[in-house]
Formats: sequence, structure tokens, C-alpha cells
Amino acid sequence: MSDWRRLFGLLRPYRGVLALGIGLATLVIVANVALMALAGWFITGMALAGLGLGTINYFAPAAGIRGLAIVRTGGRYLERLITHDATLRVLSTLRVTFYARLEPLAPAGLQRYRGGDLLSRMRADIDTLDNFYLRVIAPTIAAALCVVVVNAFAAVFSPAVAMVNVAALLVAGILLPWISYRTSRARGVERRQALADLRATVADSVGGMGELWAFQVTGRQAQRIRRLSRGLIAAQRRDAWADAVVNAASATVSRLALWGALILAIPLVARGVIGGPELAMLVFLVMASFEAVAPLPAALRALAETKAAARRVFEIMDAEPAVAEPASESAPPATFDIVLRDVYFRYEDAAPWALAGADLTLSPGRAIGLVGPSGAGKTSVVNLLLRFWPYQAGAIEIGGVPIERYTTATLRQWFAVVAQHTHLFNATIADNLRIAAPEANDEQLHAALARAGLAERVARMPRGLDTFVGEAGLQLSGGEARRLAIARAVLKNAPILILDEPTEGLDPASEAEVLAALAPLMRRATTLVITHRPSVLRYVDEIAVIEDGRVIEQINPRGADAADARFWAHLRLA
Ligand SMILES: Nc1ncnc2c1ncn2[C@@H]1O[C@H](COP(=O)(O)OP(=O)(O)OP(=O)(O)O)[C@@H](O)[C@H]1O
Repeated sequence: MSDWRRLFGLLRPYRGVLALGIGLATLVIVANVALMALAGWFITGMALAGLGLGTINYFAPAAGIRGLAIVRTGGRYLERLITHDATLRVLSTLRVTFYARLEPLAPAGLQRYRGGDLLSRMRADIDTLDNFYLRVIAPTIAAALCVVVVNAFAAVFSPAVAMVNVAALLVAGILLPWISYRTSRARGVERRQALADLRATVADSVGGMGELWAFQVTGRQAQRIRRLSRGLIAAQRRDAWADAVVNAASATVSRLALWGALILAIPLVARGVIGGPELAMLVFLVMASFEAVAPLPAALRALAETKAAARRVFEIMDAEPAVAEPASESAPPATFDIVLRDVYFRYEDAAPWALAGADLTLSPGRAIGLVGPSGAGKTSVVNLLLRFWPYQAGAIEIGGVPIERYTTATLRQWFAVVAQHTHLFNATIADNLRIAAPEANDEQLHAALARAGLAERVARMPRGLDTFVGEAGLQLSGGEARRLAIARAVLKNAPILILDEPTEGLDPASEAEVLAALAPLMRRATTLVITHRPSVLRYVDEIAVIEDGRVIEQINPRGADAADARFWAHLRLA
């Protein structure tokens, strides 16, 4: 479906209100033209009456002028109120739909977009789409209707004046805007892209400010931002110039139309076909009628910009999630044992295999430690279990059922994950914990913190559970952030527990506390622990060694030889 049809589709539910908005916009312009024409007629009539060249009843026209002024002001107010309200509704629906489509794309489908770029699409591009109705559709239809009404009225007095006026309006309203559109179309795309690049770079720089200072490259980054900013300003300047030229040309055409009307209408007065007041009325009408086409150059330019924004928004909305959801679900498994059988997986088509024939079995109530060198495929196993990515061959089953038979929402309910890099939201400790259990009361939150060994630390904070953790949890130490993540897992109390380096960043005493807290959870769940630490591996029932995407060995860490240092050396833990 073309982008334009989709944009019209978005407006469809509000078509009644939007049509009313166009009706009001037309009424406002017609009232304005009528006001000017009537004023011209009235002043001339009064002047002639004052010279004794006729009589005039000034009550009716004076009342008409007042009435038209009221219609113009009231109509404009109502039109703005109605159309902006409807447009904002369209945009808020679109924003919600966009987010709903964005969410399932994470993380696989969003890898190639920069965070700032996505934000830009969601905010600025969607905002730009309000142009479609407010700056493109409404003014164009209103202009067309006005040109017909106003010139039909002018034709009653002089068809020739009406024809000249229509021709001038077509030049000012269609030909000039079209030339402007042709020249600005490419620039619209270029400017959107320049703006998105600038936003993404600024967002990136703010996020990585610490690194930029540490490596002393703030100057280089500032230069980059300056360069992008200059590019954007240059594009905006070119637009402003194009605007100025079109506006000047349009003003010239309107003055020529005025002269044309005078040249054609004066002989009519001389021949007695129309009176002096009608001449003034026609001239004012011609002059005022250009108000109808004044927004059209901007409308066509907005069209280019709207199209570019719509493409960027629809690109995300059309992207298919990397993993497909099943049409119907299997019943939940009776047990949560997990089997990976000869699994082959790579992140992209041409990329090397991250898992190449991986086999692994996990049983309920038992913990498996997954060890192996960096890049061996440990995190990839977790990515597949959570269905963040689809795998290319082999099978992964939970309780004997292939994981593809469950929706991602159902499947992920069964997992509690303490990831290597847990994201903490810039919110309170309580908010961060309730991600795992939205209904949990404060008592349950305190209990979970106690089990993660964080209760005392939180109790010492003046605002306790309501303490803000800062951007990405920056106001907590690495160890505290990790324990908060563990408290989340405690709260979720899921049948499958994934621990990715759960004690990284903790001193030996805290590590022992956290492991003691995790031990009861591990006994209840099917547990996979990724770690490099022998201290953690002492808590698992089995160690699986993974290398180059394959599990090459499964060993018992509690066997007799585990007392020997050579056993651990053999695992080559970093
Ligand atoms: N998101 C990704 N996109 C593309 N390739 C990836 C991605 N994540 C990992 N890889 C690649 O897949 C391979 C396996 O990575 P994985 O993260 O599973 O290793 P790992 O054993 O967990 O390593 P580490 O111990 O360093 O975390 C690596 O070659 C890595 O470069």
C-alpha cells in the first residue's frame, strides 16, 4: 500500500471532524474575501453618496461587515480547535501503534538502528505527520473550494475579471508551489536525515559523555556535532531562500491580477455595466482571494517532508519481528526441563556460526554452569532460549515441547534473568523491582532486597524504596545494581532461572551472601549459570564447557577431582 493511502487510512476514523475542519477553513477564507469586497463596495458607495452621486442604505452593509468579522474570528478559532484536536488524536494513536510494533522487534530487529534515530522517528517524524492534514490536505481543499465560490460570485459582475483571477490563482496556487515542490523534494529527505543524524549523535554523546572525557575526545565529538548542525542549518537556509523566491513571485502575480482586474473592469464602469462600488468590490475581492492560495507553497513543501517522515515511520511499522509467533499455543509444559539438540545459529546470514551443533540438557531443580572462552556462544544460548533470535537448525524444547509452539509472551513468563548488563530504569528502586512483579507490595520488595543482600543498604538510604537510581542506575555501585537485578529475579519466582555472571563486581563477602541468597532459588528452578568464577561454579550441579558454539564437555564440579587445582585450570576460566 502506498504511503499516501496509509496516511489517509490513519485519518479515516476522524473523517467527520476533519471534513468539518475543512468546511470551517473554507468559511473563514470566504468570509474574509467577502469582508474585504463588501468593505470596498461600502466605502466607495458611501463616498459617492457623500458626493451626491447616489444613495446608500448603510445599515445592512455595516451589519454585514460586523457579521463577517465575527464569522471570520469565531470560525478560525473553532477550526483550529477542531482540527488540532483531531490531528493530535491521530498522532497519539499512531504513536501507540508505532510503539506496539517496535516492541516485538527488540532486540534482533533493532540492532541496526541507533537509539537516537529510533527516538527521532517516534517523536519528530510522527509529529511531522500532523502536517499531512493541517498543512497539506485542509488548506488545499479549502483553497480549491474558495477559488470556485469567490470567482463564481465575481463572474456575475465580470466573467473576464473572474477568468483572469482564476488564471492568476492557478499560477500562484499550483504552478509556483509545484516548482517549489520539485526543487525541495530531495531537500526534504536530506533535511530529515540531517536532523535525525544530529539527534542520534547528540543522544549518543550525552550517553557516552564519561568515555568521551576519559579519552579526551570531547573536542572531536563537538566538532562532529558542529559539522552536522552546519549541514542542517545550510539545508534550512536553502529552504528559506526557496520560500522567499516563491513568496515574492506569488506576490507579483497577485499584483498583476489586480492590475488585470482594473484594466478589465474600468471600461465596464464607463459603459455603465457595473457601478463604481462594484468596481471597488471586484478589485478588493481579487486582492483578498490570494489569501486562499497563500498556504499552498508551504503545503507542497510539507508534502515532501511528510512523505520522508512517513517512510521512516512506516519502515519500522512494517518490519517483521525476527521470531514468528505461533497461530495457536501448546499447553504449558508439565516440567521445565530444557533440551538443546544440535542447534545451529548465527546472528546474520553471512556471519560465522555463534552456535554450531550445540547440545545441552537442563533438568528442573538442577543448575548447569556454562563456561567457555569469550565469544564461545554462552550468551547466544540465552538469546535463543528467550526467543530473542530465531535459530537456523536443530531443536530447542521445554518439557518436550519445541519453544516455537509458545508465544514469546508466554515463554518469557517462565524465565527470570539476571543478565550480564542489567538495565536499570531512571526511576525508584521500587519501580525497578516492580518490573518483575507489578503487584508486589512494599513488604515483598523489602523481602526480595533482603534475599539479594541489599536490604541494609536500602534501609540506610533516606528515601528507602523511593530512592531514584539515576540514569541507567548510575547512582548505585556496580555490585548494588547487580543485587537489585537479583532481587528482581527473586520477585519473579519463575521456574527457569538464567544467571549471567551473577556475582560480577562483588567482593568475596558479598559474593558469598548473594550466592547463598540464590541457592534456594536455584534448587527450585531449572538453572543456567554463565560464569568465569570457580566460586560460583561450586554451586552448580554440572559444568558444560562450550567452545566455538559447541558443548564439548560436561563435568561434575563436586567429583573427587574437583579438589585438585588442575581441574579448574583445565576449564581455563579467565
Ligand atoms: N548481537 C549480536 N549480533 C551479531 N553478532 C553477535 C551478537 N552477539 C554476539 N555475537 C557474536 O556471536 C558470537 C558468540 O557470542 P556470545 O555473546 O554468545 O559469546 P559469549 O560466550 O557469551 O562471550 P562473552 O563471554 O564475551 O560474553 C561472537 O562471535 C559474537 O561476536
